Amino acid sequence: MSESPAVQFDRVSVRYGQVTALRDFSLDVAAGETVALLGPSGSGKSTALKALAGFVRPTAGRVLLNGQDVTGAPPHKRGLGVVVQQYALFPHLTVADNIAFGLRARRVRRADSARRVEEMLDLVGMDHYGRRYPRELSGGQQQRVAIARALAIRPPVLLLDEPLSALDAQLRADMLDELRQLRDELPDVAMLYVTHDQTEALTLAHRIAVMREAELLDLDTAQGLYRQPPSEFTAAFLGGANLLPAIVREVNGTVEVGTVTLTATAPGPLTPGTRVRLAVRPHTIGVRTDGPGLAAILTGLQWRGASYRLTCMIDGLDEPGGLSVHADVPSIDGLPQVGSPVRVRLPEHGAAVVAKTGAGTPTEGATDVVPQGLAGVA
Ligand SMILES: Nc1ncnc2c1ncn2[C@@H]1O[C@H](COP(=O)(O)OP(=O)(O)OP(=O)(O)O)[C@@H](O)[C@H]1O
Repeated sequence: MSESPAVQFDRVSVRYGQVTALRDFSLDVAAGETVALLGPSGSGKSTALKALAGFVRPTAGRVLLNGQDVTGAPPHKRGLGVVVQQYALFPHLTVADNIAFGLRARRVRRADSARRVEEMLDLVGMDHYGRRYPRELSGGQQQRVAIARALAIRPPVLLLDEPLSALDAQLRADMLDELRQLRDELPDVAMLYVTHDQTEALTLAHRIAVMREAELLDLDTAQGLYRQPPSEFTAAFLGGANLLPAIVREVNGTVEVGTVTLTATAPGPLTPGTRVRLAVRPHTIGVRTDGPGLAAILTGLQWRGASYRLTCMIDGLDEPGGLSVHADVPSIDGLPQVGSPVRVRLPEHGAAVVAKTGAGTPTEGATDVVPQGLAGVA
């Protein structure tokens, strides 16, 4: 067995004319690992995937598959499975012929090809659909066939670019479950999954690469990024955390937010007296009419089915015009109307201190995390 990663981006940059779509992007994906590229629209996710697939040529850097430099190789020589947003099935071919397409191109014998098609139909739960045409299938079924087609050639790497985004919400949730099962059934396949949907990334990925403005910002396990976001951007993008200004009281994570003292997790020891930002998830915040907590005004209330999203404006946190925070609560029984005073209760544990920029990067400024030992260093 080779020790090279299945996929390696080595300082890859891609420019389209004046636009830098990807800058100095490095990432390894191991065989059997699923990495999600997560980021807002235009952050360079698809460009990274296209550079790997061979659809665009990097202006700098290299892409390697299993240790082999394939930067200049044409797409069909890379042997990757690719699934894109719009199923892109051949309309004039049956489901079975669509799945067999890559096998034919590789001159696989007819009997072997037929067996492989059956296996693939079985894998994606479409056993009896081989003779149908794409137009006779639902969107979800078409996407299953697209996945079966991509996997038929037994690619060591499967690239998925927003594969669920054309599906409605219920189907998306079902397909997400199926993709996760598929992932577990393909323990040797490396998967790179492009999405701007945090639920998809958290559900599917072993690790998440957060992209922002053509660059890789943060990279960690899904749980690691969620529990201890390395940057404000990731805290807000992954799970919609509130970012609150706080002052460190003790090295172990005791911090003050206005009049409230709580214990937060931190990327390292903290320096007492330092100003930091705290990531606080909306579902960990409570809102009451009285009792302890930060004084605020209830400025918004939205029913979201299983919960209510409350927006509260907290005054006196050194934020000009007040600081707006979101809380997700199961019930609003006993709450006053919008416009009334409330108390915002922060969790005693479960908030996380975040750095303003990339992982652990101390920077100048009032809201930055300064790891102990670096405080006072010019
Ligand atoms: N063919 C192209 N020509 C010129 N600019 C392009 C081209 N393709 C992408 N870009 C630009 O490159 C940047 C990155 O695009 P990319 O498609 O990689 O982003 P993305 O993160 O995948 O976004 P989305 O989630 O909207 O698909 C964007 O600014 C985009 O406008």
